[in-house]
Amino acid sequence: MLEARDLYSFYGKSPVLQGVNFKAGKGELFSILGRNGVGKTTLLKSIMGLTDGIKGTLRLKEESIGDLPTPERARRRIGYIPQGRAIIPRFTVKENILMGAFGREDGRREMPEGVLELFPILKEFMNRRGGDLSGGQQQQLAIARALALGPEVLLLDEPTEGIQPNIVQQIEEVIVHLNKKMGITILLVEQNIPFARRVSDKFIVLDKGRVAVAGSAEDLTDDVAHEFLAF
Ligand SMILES: Nc1ncnc2c1ncn2[C@@H]1O[C@H](COP(=O)(O)OP(=O)(O)OP(=O)(O)O)[C@@H](O)[C@H]1O
Repeated sequence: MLEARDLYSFYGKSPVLQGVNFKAGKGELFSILGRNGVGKTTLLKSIMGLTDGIKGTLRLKEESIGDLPTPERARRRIGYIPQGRAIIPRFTVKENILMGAFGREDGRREMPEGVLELFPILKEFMNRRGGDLSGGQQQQLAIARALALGPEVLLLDEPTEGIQPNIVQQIEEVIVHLNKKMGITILLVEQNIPFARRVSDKFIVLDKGRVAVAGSAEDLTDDVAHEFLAF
């Protein structure tokens, strides 16, 4: 579905990713783990074409996407939920969600089907400003905005960061629903290792811009966590 081969990615001249390989299969939940600053966000940005440049191969459904401009990658139904969520504070909840639809290939600018059932709180707050929502509500809003694109693949950067523990569970349930019930392939950057263990099919651990460990959920042992993760 989505793969990288010998991927280098640059800010200016410095190669933050240095020969990364991975392959996330259709419908998989694929986690990208590692300590702060190892290149996890850079990997998601590279998939969207948001770093200064890449070398190597990036392919979506067997087609090379590494040279495509960012909007074209969105049209190919890759949804991106950045770290910090990037909600527009002065836009209403509804406007924030509809913004996601602007990347759609088919030109439909509608409230995505099923989203309001998934996030009843957003339905209630439809006309509030995005900036007035709590962190957990903003995370739900960011997911809803990405769903407006009708994504086949979702890139989620630390969705539980800075969110109250009781809301983390709701976010987890939504992510599992998107993956298992809606069949969306998910690439998840996460520092919460127990969470990553519960939801992932496969994972990679990055260390200094390279893949240090790769495997299935059962390979994400305590030893791996102690050696490479803040755990
Ligand atoms: N826009 C940028 N320009 C230059 N260097 C950057 C930029 N963004 C990130 N870096 C550097 O690239 C490296 C990887 O950063 P990145 O944000 O990808 O790491 P991360 O694993 O996602 O970390 P965190 O968990 O803290 O978000 C770091 O050394 C960082 O300082």
